[in-house]
Amino acid sequence: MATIKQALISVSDKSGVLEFARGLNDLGVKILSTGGTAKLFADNGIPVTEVADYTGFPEMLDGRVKTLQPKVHAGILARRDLPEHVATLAAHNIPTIDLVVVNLYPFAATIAKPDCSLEDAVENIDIGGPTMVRAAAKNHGHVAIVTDPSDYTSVLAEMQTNDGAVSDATRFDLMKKAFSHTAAYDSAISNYLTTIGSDGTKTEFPEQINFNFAKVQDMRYGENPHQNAAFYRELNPVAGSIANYTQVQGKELSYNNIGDADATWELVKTFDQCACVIVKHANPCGVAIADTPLNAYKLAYATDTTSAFGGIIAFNRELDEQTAKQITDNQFVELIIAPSVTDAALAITAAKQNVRVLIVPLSNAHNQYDMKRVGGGLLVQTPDILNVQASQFKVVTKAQPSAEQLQDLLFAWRVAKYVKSNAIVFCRGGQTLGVGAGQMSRVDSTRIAAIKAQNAGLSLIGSVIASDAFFPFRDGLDVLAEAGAKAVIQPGGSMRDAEVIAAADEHGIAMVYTGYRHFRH
Ligand SMILES: NC(=O)c1ncn([C@@H]2O[C@H](COP(=O)(O)O)[C@@H](O)[C@H]2O)c1NC=O
Repeated sequence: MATIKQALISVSDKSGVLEFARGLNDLGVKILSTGGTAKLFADNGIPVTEVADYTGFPEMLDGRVKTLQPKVHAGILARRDLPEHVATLAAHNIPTIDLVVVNLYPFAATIAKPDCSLEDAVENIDIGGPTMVRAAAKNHGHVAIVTDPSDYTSVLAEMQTNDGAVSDATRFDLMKKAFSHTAAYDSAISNYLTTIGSDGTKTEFPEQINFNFAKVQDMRYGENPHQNAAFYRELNPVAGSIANYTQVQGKELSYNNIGDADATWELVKTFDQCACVIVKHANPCGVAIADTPLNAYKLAYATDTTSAFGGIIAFNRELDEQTAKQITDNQFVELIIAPSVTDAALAITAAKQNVRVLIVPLSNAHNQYDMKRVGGGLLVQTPDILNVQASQFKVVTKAQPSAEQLQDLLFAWRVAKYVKSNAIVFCRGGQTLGVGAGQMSRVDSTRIAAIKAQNAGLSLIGSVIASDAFFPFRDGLDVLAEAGAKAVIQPGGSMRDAEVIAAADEHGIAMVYTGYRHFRH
């Protein structure tokens, strides 16, 4: 590509643009700019021509028309390899514009303000900017388009070592980024405007929902080896989400690793106390809270030593050397996640090449939507962020739960929310004892949870139990009573609640209702 002779710079986010413009000027590039950007350059001694002077038309209509001029767009869009295009420019005395630097009115930031009016939002829909971005991107064979301030340094460096030119490969990459930028911008506009009815009322879910995710990596395969897969991340992933991971050790993450890591992380981060969660196939197979990560791990592991093999383990505290050693001596582990990892712990895990270690910053923020793909459609809901407090519990039995049982019921309830339905979780002393997950019948789930505790050599005598939804019949109560549970937490609301309460009273069990269920499919 030829040396860049003229650039048009028109940016709302002005970070880094002075240094970039200074560098361009040093390379002999003529700079055209819109009002605010031109003023910034002039105030800082960078030679600049205002677009209004260049076109002979003033910026008008409150900035709605600034760069929307043939002299600008012909200069961007003309193909330099077509003699007719070159002749047309010459006939109209239009110089080429070889570099376009644009970022758009801050629409997303504007609508994020709680008091944003429709008028404010509409005024922050950029028209001239995307038009230039798309024109320059279309003509990427001849024009470089820069939409991201983080690209200024590399583009300038390339020009400095390349006779003031930007390579074909870089222009191609910049073009893809530019079209993605305008696509995300238009998505935000469409998402916002389609939540507003013609009478001004707002709906929670837009009439058309547009998502923009950027590829993080291709994967070796998907859920199964015959499926191809890739991992995508939101353009601005919410704080505390698994997508913010930094991998500090181990081989490439797999599709199932990321899915299971999400399930593990979403549960462990809900605890205030030091916690450890072990997940296998998207279900927790061991969860515990304790004074240290080491003790939490030992308790969580003890729940189901068989299923923990090849599992994902997460902590909401720093991973220390002792804990790392205990895990790697003890079991085969696919992945360990923690908000931070000591160097000594990393040295331990490094000895096991296959162990992946991720650091994810903790935060209680949550996704705006939960989604599930179905054939030809998408189910969208708000995430299940409800955390029922003990003060909301309603005791429905003659027996009252003790203070200790209440603590365990809260713990069990929290875990059950992250177990696939029908979920049954036996707990005691901040440790899961048996988990029944993903069964089609609640009584079978209860039986399985009890069998698992028995297999692990964990007594259920005096345990508590959580059920993610109501017991439809008394059979589940009979099974858990026989296993030794002394307190139950469940939403209540069955047609046969009276029968279930009577069963609990018969067995001398305390039962609390939360009033909310936590199906997870
Ligand atoms: N109307 C136009 O012709 C037009 N041309 C460029 N802009 C935008 O104006 C902004 C820069 O304005 P200023 O240089 O005045 O701060 C950029 O975000 C750019 O995308 C325009 N504004 C909105 O459409």
